[in-house]
Amino acid sequence: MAAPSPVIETRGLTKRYRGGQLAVDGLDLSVPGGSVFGFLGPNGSGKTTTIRMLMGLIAPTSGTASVLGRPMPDASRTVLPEVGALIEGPALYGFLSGRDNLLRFDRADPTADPRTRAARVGEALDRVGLAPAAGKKARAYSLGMKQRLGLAAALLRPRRLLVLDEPTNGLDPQGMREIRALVRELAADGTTVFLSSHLLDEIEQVCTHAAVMARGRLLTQGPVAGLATGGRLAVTTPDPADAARVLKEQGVTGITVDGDRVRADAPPGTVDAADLNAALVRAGVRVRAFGVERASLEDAFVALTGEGFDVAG
Ligand SMILES: Nc1ncnc2c1ncn2[C@@H]1O[C@H](COP(=O)(O)OP(=O)(O)OP(=O)(O)O)[C@@H](O)[C@H]1O
Repeated sequence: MAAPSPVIETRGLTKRYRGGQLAVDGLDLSVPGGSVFGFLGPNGSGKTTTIRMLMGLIAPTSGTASVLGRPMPDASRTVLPEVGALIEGPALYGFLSGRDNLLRFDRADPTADPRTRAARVGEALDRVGLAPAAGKKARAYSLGMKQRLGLAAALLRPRRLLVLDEPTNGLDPQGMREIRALVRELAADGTTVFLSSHLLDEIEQVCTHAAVMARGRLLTQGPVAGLATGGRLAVTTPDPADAARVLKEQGVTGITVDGDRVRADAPPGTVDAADLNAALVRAGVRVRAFGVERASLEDAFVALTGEGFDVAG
């Protein structure tokens, strides 16, 4: 079977703002269907500009973008109804309750059946856990509740794709957890989720795939597990010299010994770490602990950009 076509695909997508600022530079992005795709980069790296082009809100200077297999911005009218978007905070009326805000959004959709409106709004409120607070005025909502209400608005109709620009920005840890849990649930139902973030741990926690941006350029993209390859092999043993010799014989590189700890480069994917452990034991090395510590996405990012990263936000 042919691989399903990507849900989002860009070719050479470029945006130069009128002032001359090159915000996005030759972006080739490919977002697989069913993924939770993290669009990662520090502030100012071009994430919002890319999202605005994907949603047909601004025109690219050059290059192309397709969403759900159709060209943007030309196909905006057919594509956007299938896309739920939360960009730069939802536009809410503070003097209306959460429920009334959703009723208003639903009424603005000409394809929404008025007879099922109340049920639809009720389901969306349930979905994001806001049913108990549905009667409260939106201005009394916490930031996290406002974000969830925005998500509820995006979920009033079935969507194939959700695009969320920094959905946890400004939230406290509890609010962040709630949004992340919701994203996981939505993805479990088969919705592709594309979310931007400047938080590495967020991408590691919720995303299956990621792209890393810096200064308008794409540094890398792919499955999150693959982006964070590398790492270290660590063996704890009362026989460190023997362990180092055996590992060397097995072709392991970067070996260092410190007391009872032998560390080395993690074996390449073709070598099973269990075989290394078995070789140590066969050679009579007494192994107290054996493990491969995978590098984090943070290590990968630092290696790619040569820059540190604001991990905690
Ligand atoms: N309307 C605009 N006119 C001119 N320059 C802009 C405009 N919008 C953004 N920029 C510039 O383009 C670059 C990329 O900005 P963008 O907002 O896309 O980045 P970002 O990764 O989304 O960052 P943030 O998370 O801070 O929004 C920045 O240097 C920014 O100053």
